[in-house]
Amino acid sequence: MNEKNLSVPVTLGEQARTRLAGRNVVFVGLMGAGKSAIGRMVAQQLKVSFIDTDVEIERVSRMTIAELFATYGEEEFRALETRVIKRLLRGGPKVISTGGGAFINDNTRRHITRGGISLWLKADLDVLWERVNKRDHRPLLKTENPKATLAALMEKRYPIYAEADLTIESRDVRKEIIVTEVLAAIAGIEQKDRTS
Ligand SMILES: Nc1ncnc2c1ncn2[C@@H]1O[C@H](COP(=O)(O)OP(=O)(O)O)[C@@H](O)[C@H]1O
Ligand SMILES: O=C(O)C1=C[C@@H](OP(=O)(O)O)[C@@H](O)[C@H](O)C1
Ligand SMILES: [Mg+2]
Repeated sequence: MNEKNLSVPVTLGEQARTRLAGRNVVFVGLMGAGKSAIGRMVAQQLKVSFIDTDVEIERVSRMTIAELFATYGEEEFRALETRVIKRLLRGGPKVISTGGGAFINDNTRRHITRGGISLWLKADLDVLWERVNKRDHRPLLKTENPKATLAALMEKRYPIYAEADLTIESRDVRKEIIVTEVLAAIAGIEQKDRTS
């Protein structure tokens, strides 16, 4: 057999992992976009560890996110979030799913920009609302009209999320489809850099 014709099939996950070259992938976007769910699945495909910053914050503080907001307020929560994310970004590659406000904070965003590839999961209001209204653990949505609150957050935050390195539309399709699109976007990173 001619050895030159031997080719080993490489999965999309393996291609993406190679392209990452040790960098972290950091999911950003609004509540309900799927950062936690899709991030975990992407990490499995990349065969790297996964961490959700809200879970890590709850672990180190031994309080829930809702308790932290109620006890110390949003400003203190953001300061803790910055510290936790700064620490998690050290060493890679890993997949880090942030809470929706993390990338909006200037300090945290600077750390993320330096410490990994940021990926915005972008979704429209109805998709987000459909997902978040099933649970009530998000303190920022405990308002009289949570859908209007979500719409106001979209208005304010979307121009900032748009600074992320990659954007994937999170929509009403199977999670596996979004995961495949994320992996394909990561696998294409270097070509994109070369042509831009
Ligand atoms: N593509 C999808 N299709 C259906 N449900 C999804 C999809 N992506 C996320 N979800 C669900 O939406 C909810 C919110 O997702 P989550 O990952 O917690 O969002 P985030 O961390 O961005 O707030 C979860 O129940 C999750 O399983
Ligand atoms: O958008 C925000 O400011 C927040 C989003 C939440 O995370 P998810 O985006 O994972 O829901 C959580 O960090 C906290 O409730 C604040
Ligand atoms: Mg989450």
